[in-house]
Formats: sequence, structure tokens, C-alpha cells
Amino acid sequence: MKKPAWLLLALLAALPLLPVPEFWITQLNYIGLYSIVVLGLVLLTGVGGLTSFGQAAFVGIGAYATAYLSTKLGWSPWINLWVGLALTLVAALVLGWLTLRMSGHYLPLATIAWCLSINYTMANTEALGKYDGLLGVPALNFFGIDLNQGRSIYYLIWALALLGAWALVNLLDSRAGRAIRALKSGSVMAEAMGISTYRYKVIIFVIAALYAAVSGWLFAHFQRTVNPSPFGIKMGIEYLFMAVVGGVGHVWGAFTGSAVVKVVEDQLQVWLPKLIGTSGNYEIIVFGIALVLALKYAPDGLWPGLRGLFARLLPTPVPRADWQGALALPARDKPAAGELLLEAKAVRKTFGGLVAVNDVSFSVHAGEIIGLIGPNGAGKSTTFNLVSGVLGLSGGEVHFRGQRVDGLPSRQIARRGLSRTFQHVKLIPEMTVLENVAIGGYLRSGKGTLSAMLRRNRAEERQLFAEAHKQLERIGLADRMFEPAGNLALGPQRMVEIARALATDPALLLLDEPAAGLRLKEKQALAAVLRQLKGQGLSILLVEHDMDFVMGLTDRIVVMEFGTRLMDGTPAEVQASPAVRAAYLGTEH
Ligand SMILES: Nc1ncnc2c1ncn2[C@@H]1O[C@H](COP(=O)(O)OP(=O)(O)OP(=O)(O)O)[C@@H](O)[C@H]1O
Repeated sequence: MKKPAWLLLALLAALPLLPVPEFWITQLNYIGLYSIVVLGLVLLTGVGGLTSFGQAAFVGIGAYATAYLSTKLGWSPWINLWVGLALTLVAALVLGWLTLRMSGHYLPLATIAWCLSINYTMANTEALGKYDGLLGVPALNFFGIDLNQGRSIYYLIWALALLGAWALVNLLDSRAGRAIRALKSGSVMAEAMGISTYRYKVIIFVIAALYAAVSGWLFAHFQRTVNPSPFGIKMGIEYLFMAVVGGVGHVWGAFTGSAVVKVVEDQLQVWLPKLIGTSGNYEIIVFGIALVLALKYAPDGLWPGLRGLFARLLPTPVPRADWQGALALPARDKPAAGELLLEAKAVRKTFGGLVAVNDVSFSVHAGEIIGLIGPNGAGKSTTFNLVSGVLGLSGGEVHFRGQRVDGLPSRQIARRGLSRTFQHVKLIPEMTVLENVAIGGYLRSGKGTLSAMLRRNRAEERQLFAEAHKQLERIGLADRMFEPAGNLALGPQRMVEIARALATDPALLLLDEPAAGLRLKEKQALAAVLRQLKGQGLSILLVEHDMDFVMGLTDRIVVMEFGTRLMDGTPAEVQASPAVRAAYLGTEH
């Protein structure tokens, strides 16, 4: 950590010892408590793209669990913390299981319903004191130190908030974190790289809920009383506001958003009645307008603007290649030359009344480069999606390395050694080129979420980056590895997708229009790379429109037209075929 960051930390630690008014210590305590909840939302909503209005309900579970157990049963708050976390875990798993497979707005709606019903339950349960709540919650005791003052619990609140931020920063910079960062752009690419997107949605939902429960536990012992109102939907929405105002995709934005919302809200309450000479809840109106303006002029939140200011203070990772000497990732057994790798038997796909792929059969043997060509709309991409498991078949069978794979999700086909690129490039633009390629190594590595949060994954991370670096060198883009992938032109982006697919150590590579958008020199370089890969025993199936590229590269070509297979032959045979020529020229044959 840089020196100024230590100074900032020291200032934070010294504040309660300085003659800072109690009011501001209380404010800081609330900001810390809110930040813990909002950190969860940064992960869930900002990074993962799942919106929850219901975090306040999880805060409530953490708070009520400890309030009830300590006041009614006399249990230690430190045990109650774990009980609260266990209850939250169960609640989040059930809610996640019910809603996270649904798409669109079901999750936000479900979280609203969940928050309302939990709040209603709290307010109507006799044992929880109904609307009055539970009074007399004991103060925390930390190794003999009573945390019964704002100035003392301050340390625990801020230690946990900073620990939470540290764990989140670690998580985002990891194998699991890259999988989570891939969620927002849809599931197709992530699943094709072997990632169970559903599993990661559940994981981030649970983590966000657990963060909220920790905040609730602290809240109960800070306020020394709980009642239903801070855990209602109004607060649920406010947490989301804090995340958005701070910058919903940024870990440090959680602190910015919590601080700005809390301070502005309180100051408005003080100053507005003085300014307009009458009291009333006008601050809510002004606050609402300020929020709309902030969203209009800083849609990414305030943090990106402040980042420059803090750049000198906070630890900013300097990209550097520190993976020399890392062990190679495990590799799969290579298929023997000539082995039948892929067999599509009468595969069929209908979309309503349209037969996009009409009983098409073909095969790929180890060591071959096969081209799949045909006019626009012939069904090539759909065929690709059928054999890679992105789409389900309407009929027929797909066998890969001797096993039937149709009906399997694409991540399981990927596990068997089939990797692919996409016609419409699917990179994560804000992630570096290197990180994008490292996603390809997902199935060849295994460190999970918890190891990542505790930073017990560094050796494997070095292996993953070493692999990604190697693949980038192979396609000639190693010099751009630390750039955000979104900075690259379309051609190089396609190459990065190839590197990502290569990082999976595939037995068969499916390339969907790899040369589209490449300049002549780049096309020649790509053809050279593909020939070299073939020389190393890799098999390739590619869809391509550029005839020169296909003819000069492939061993065999399958021609499709109107969803059916027109012919299957060598490039020379295809070139000589009047039927193929007619198909391309659109004449009768
Ligand atoms: N999800 C879908 N729903 C309905 N129709 C679809 C869907 N996907 C593809 N189609 C239709 O199926 C047919 C085959 O499309 P496909 O994209 O496979 O063709 P293609 O040969 O890859 O074409 P291009 O070279 O233009 O990419 C087209 O008529 C297309 O409109």
C-alpha cells in the first residue's frame, strides 16, 4: 500500500481520539454501516447486473437475530452473528433458487415482495415486539473492551467495512471474479467457457445478503434497540440509491455513495427548514431532484470522478507481468491423428415454422480444418450453436469424442474439449485483454470464491495469466495485454477471442467468421496462426465468408444453403461445383 493510503487509514483510526463532535462520529458510524450493505450491492448490481431492492430485509435478519437471541435467550452477540449469517444464508439460497433462473424484472420484483413481507413479519410478530421492536440489546464486548460508545464501536464498524472492501477487491481480481464480471453481458459466452452463470448469480446474491446481515448485526448493537422501520422497502431503495450515486460498479464507490447520501440527507433536514422558513419533509423532494441530476450528469456515479483525486491515496494495482516461472495449467489428452472428433447426425433446428437447419450431417476428424460456408441465412451460425450446445436441437444427434453431447449445456461440452468464438464478438470491454483471455482458463483451474476473497489464490492466478500471456503471444497481441479489450478494433478483438478459446486447451476449435473485419495483413497472419495450430494437432471448424481465406486454409468444406447441406468436398471440388456457384450467385441449380 502507498504511504498516503496508510496516512488516510491512520486518520480514520485517529478520528475518535480527536475532539471531533459526537454527531460526526455517529455519522461516520452510519456511513460505515451503510457502506457494508452497499458493498454487497456493488457486487450484486454493479458488477453482476442483478438489481435488488431487498437488501434492507437481510440487514433486518442480521439485526433481529442478534437482538432476539441476546435479549430473550441471553446468548453472546458473537454467537448470534453466526446464527444471523446462517439464517441469511438459508433465506438468500431459497430466494435465489426461486428467482435467479428467471430473467428480466422478476428478480427486482421478487426482492421488493421479499422485503415487504419480511418487514411485515417483523412488525407483526409478538416475540419480536411488533412495531415497538426489541429494546435493551446489549453492547458488544470485544476481548474485554466494551463497545458501548459510538467512539468505540466505530473501530469495529470500520474494520469490518474495510475488510469487506478488501475481500471484494480480491474477489473481483480472480478467476471467480472474472466469471462474475462476465455475468452482466449475458450468459452465452461465460457458459461456453465452462462457467455456470446460475451458480455465480446465487453466489453473489448470497455474498450481498451476508454483507447486509453483518451490517444489521452491528446496527443492532450500535443502536441497542431494533424495530422494523430501518429494514423496510424505503431503506432498501435508499441502499440502491447509495450504490448508484457512488458508482455502482466500483468498490470504493460504496463508501462515496453512503457518505454523500447520508450527509446530504441530514444536512438538508437541518438547512431546508431554515431556508424556506417552514418545516416539512421538503428535504425528500430536494434530495430526489439532486439524485436525478446526479444520475443525469454522472450516470456512472461520483466515484469515477473522484478516482483521480484519490489515485494518489488508494492502492492502485500497477499492471505488471509477474508470472514468470508459473507452472503450466493442466492440459488434456490430445486426440490421436484421424480420430473422429465431432459427428453431427441429421441435426435439425426449427424456429416456429422456419427450418433453419434441416437434417444436416457432417463430421470433423482430428487434425483437420473444415470450413462451413454458404450464403447469408444458410444456417451456419445456427449449426455452430447446435453443436456447441448454445441452442437445443429440434432433431438429430451430436457426438463429440465418442460421447453423445446434444442436450448438454454448453459449459459441459466445453469441458469435453470444444471451444468457440462468436460471430458477434463477446469480450468484456472494460476488462483487460489479458483478463479476457484468462477466462478461457476457467475450466483448467479451480480456486473458488472464498479463496479469492481471502487472497489464497495467487499461485493459480499466476498460472492463469501465464497461460493467457502465452496464447496472446501466439496470436501476436501480447503487447496490448494490459489494455481494456474495448479499446481494440474489431479485428484484434476477434483475435483475442481466438486466444481465449485457445486458453481452454481445446481438442476442437469452432471459429465463427474469424476473418470478418480483419485487414489483408491480419488475415494472412490469422491463416498462418491457424495453420500452425493445425500443425500442432488442433482441429478447427470455421464459418467464413471470405472465400480466398477458406479455400487456402481448409482440408474440406461443407456448403450449406437454405438450412440444408448442399455438398461436402475438398476446396477444389467445391470451387468446381456449379451448384455451389449457383447458390452464391442466387441462380437456379
Ligand atoms: N433465434 C432465432 N429465431 C428465429 N430465427 C432465427 C434465429 N436464429 C437464426 N434464425 C434464422 O435462421 C436462419 C439461419 O440463420 P443463421 O444465422 O444460422 O444463418 P447464417 O448462415 O449463419 O447466416 P450469416 O452468414 O448471415 O450469419 C435465418 O433465416 C435466420 O433468420
